[in-house]
Amino acid sequence: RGSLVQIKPDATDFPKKANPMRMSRYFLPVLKETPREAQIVSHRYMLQAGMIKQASAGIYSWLPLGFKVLRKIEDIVHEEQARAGHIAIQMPTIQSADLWRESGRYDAYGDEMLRIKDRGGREMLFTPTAEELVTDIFRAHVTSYKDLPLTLYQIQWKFRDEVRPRFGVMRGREFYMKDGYNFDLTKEDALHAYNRHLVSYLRTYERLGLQAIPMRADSGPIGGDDTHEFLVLAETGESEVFYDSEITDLKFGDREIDYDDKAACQAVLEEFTSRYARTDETHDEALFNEVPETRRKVARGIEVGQIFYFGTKYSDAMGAMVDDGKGGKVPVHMGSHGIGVSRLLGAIIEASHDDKGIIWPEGVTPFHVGILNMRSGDEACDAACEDLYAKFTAAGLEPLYDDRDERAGAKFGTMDMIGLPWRITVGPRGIKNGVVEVTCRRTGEAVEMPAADAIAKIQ
Ligand SMILES: Nc1ncnc2c1ncn2[C@@H]1O[C@H](COS(=O)(=O)NC(=O)[C@@H](N)CS)[C@@H](O)[C@H]1O
Repeated sequence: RGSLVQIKPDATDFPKKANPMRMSRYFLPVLKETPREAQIVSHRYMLQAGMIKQASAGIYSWLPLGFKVLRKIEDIVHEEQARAGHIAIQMPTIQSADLWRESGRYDAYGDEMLRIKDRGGREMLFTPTAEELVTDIFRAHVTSYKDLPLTLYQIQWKFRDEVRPRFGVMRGREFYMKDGYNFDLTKEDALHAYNRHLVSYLRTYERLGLQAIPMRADSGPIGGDDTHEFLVLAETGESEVFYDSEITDLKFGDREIDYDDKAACQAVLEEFTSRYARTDETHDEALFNEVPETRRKVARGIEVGQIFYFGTKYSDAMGAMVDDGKGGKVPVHMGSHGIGVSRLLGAIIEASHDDKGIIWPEGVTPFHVGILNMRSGDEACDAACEDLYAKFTAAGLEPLYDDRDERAGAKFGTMDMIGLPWRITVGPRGIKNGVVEVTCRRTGEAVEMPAADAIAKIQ
């Protein structure tokens, strides 16, 4: 049995998906009217942009445009976990109650757990999280300290029977989560894994166009006493937060870091968590008052991730031991680390929209550019659009070409609602003058230029 070599892929090997689309062939059920049931903008826009459709309370079907963004977010999460040296697995959504009995969480977990009986009357459940299952995998195969450190993670659907699902995918009952689990020989090693996750989360959220602030939080049903939540500031956020405004100046950026370097990762933890930043669960008024008045902020935030260190809570309960190389056997130190992948679509829209619709950051936009034909059927316009479509596709970008025989107003409204970063408008007058109009969704700035320049500008 060779030791589990921890492969750290430098270049991530996830294929870049590039699939262009014609609106006439797509399935994009944009809503004309504002859905009444939506209370917050992200829920409203996800319905109006034809991204999701509610199947039942807190449970959604992901329609093509929403599913495309979900997969882009998933790809980024995979890339940053691979960069941190964490290894992807996929565990089942349906679990046996037996493992949860071993850890003592089966009864403790409460009504949020969806409990199921199979045809043999066996007690099963739809996974709300997977500490027990992953610890069972570990204990079956890893018995030596030589195989540590090891972090396994998955991106998998979860079910929590929330008493009040609301705000669309923000608080669903079935939701998509990246959940990672580290196994280490000592507490010190496990706290390094904690810091590795913090670094990978800072990078991930910035790539999604978000500033997610790590805040001390409460561990709840997962357990342990070291935990930070990552919160995106938003008035519609469910968490009340208290923080030192200096923390919003921090940015991880594209600095290099060696994920195996304990001191470097510890330094990032200190840099990003030394200032006061807490959720209402851990807020300490006295401590907060030590922050200069002008920097004391109270706001609301959306929790988009959480990292935990909980020591030997599960390894003790489930006998996940390794030989320590000194003749003894010790329970491994663990932690678990979650990112709310489906919740992130809502968080990104809350952070990036206007009164006309969504404004996607470049890193997650479903398509890079919308091509809008003002007069489908006009030979010159059609030819110009087809040429743009082919050239963007050849360049590895993903155009969405609105080739429908629809009035221009409806086309503009749809493009603004679905929020692609760029729009190219092709009309008979412009073509006669040898130009197309390039509009930036975020700024509204519109410039006329030859098609060739438009391609160069957007690449
Ligand atoms: N009902 C929900 N709807 C959408 N996202 C959710 C929901 N509940 C939790 N999440 C997301 O999932 C993330 C991780 O969930 S958690 O409970 O904090 N952590 C865990 O479950 C740990 N097992 C991490 S592996 C949260 O930070 C949040 O972003």
